[in-house]
Amino acid sequence: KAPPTLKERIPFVSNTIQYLTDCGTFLDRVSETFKTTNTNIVKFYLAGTPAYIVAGTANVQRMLRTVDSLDGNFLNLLLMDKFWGMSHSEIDKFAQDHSGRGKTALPGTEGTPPEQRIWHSHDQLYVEFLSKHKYIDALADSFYRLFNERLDRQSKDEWQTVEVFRFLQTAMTESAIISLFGSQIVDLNPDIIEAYYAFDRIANKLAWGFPKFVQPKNVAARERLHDMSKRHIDSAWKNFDWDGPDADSVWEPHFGSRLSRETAKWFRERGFSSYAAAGHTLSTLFGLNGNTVPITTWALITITRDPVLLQAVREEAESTYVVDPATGVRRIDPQKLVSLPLLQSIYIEMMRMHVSFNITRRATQQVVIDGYVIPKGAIVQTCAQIAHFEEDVWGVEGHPASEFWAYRHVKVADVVDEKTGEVVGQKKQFAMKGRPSSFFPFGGGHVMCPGRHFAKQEIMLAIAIIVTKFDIEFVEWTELDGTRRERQAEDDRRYAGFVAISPDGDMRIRWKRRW
Ligand code: HEM
Repeated sequence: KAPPTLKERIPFVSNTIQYLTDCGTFLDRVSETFKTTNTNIVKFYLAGTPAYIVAGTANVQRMLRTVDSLDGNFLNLLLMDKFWGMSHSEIDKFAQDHSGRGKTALPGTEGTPPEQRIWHSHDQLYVEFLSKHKYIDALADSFYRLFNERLDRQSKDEWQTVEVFRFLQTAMTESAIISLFGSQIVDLNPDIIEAYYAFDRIANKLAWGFPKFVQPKNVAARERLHDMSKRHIDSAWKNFDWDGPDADSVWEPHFGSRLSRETAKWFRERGFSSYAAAGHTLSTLFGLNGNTVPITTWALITITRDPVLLQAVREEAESTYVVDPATGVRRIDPQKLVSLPLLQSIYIEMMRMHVSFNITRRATQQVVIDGYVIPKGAIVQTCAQIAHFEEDVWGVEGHPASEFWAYRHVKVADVVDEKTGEVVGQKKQFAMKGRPSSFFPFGGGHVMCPGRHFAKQEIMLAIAIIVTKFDIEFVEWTELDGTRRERQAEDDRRYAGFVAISPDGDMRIRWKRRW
């Protein structure tokens, strides 16, 4: 059987151009084709390569579980060239390793020597230093302290106006970068935030877009940030004492977190250049900020527009403050925070509605999905922007999937007395409305965002700190340059298909510190 094809005016050309330049509209057309053809698979050509977009729980599960014949490293290899700036021989070290990321080598590659299992050992950096409590807590602690410091510079006596997105782009980004990469990266590169956002705006085009020679300005934006990352790596290698007391510390100023330090070492020990290591930093900067800042912005915009919701979130967040017995200082308990029902529900809604990521695999052999044969070499994708809005998965009476609803993932449960078995009250609980196979802002299967645990803490901390620390009022909508506009902020669809979608405008608020 041949699946329905996505119509195009100029065969092999029009769909590719729209995918590369306006992925949001492209995905709307894919959704429409699913509806009109009553199928869950659509074929098109992406730069001459057959590509299939699949939807529906069963197809998504099949796609994510078919690890041996649908290769998830394909996107990373693309980014190594377009983002990391690695040489072909360096990329080959990854490309030649077909043994997979898991502990056990994939069937047929069992004899791969450990030192050539490059995907697996690279992945172990994340397993060890971005997933274990000790390191996530250290990152979250550092972010908490640095972000609070920046907010404490705001006035307690007078109302001040700020634009939400613009403010977070500085305060959150700087706090997250210092937490992961140390303070030296910012000291050495005072313009790094500005350089990062110049890159962030064009990253999508560089990854999927036209050849580098037709976008020299975009390449220059990448190189500027790459140079800054390289300056940082070189300086860290020169100044860090590997035999000193900080060798195993969770944070020090040169490399920053243990993840950053061990990653630099990993690259050097395997013979990669400092340029490649700097490219890896650049790519991680994108993972670190490209999603968390827009998602937090959307959350604050959404909460601020609704004073009743703002008050409910504030009360919930205030319940997580504890007094640190060691210092006597009042602070948020992050473990309490990440289990709050309303705030978690809002976090999930923001990720559901504003992350538009196309999970991408390449078929290394023929596979069958939904009864259709997908040939070797084809690209297979499934799209968060489609799955996250499926009405039968997410819709609730009065609250269609297309709309934000703060309480979509909250349920009210009975509180039962353990001794008597009697119902003694009710409490709110977080309960995800949809299934995991319909929700994949972090990617899926064996290729998933390794920063997801920290991301959740960072986003929820940033929201909770702001709503508890400030009285906030909406003033007006603005363009991104700060000029006034009538229209509220909407998704900037240039980011679609690749990452969390930034707002196309900003919200000016006035705020005053409450303490
Ligand atoms: C809302 C927040 C975030 C979202 C929605 C997000 C989403 C994603 C997605 C969709 C991928 C690609 C997965 C794939 O290839 O299929 C990814 C990869 C990655 N993310 Fe995140 N991310 C977030 C936050 C973070 C944070 C805070 C970090 C911190 C370091 C991070 C680090 C990374 C890295 C290093 C990769 C590449 C992993 C690899 O080598 O395969 N992300 N992220």
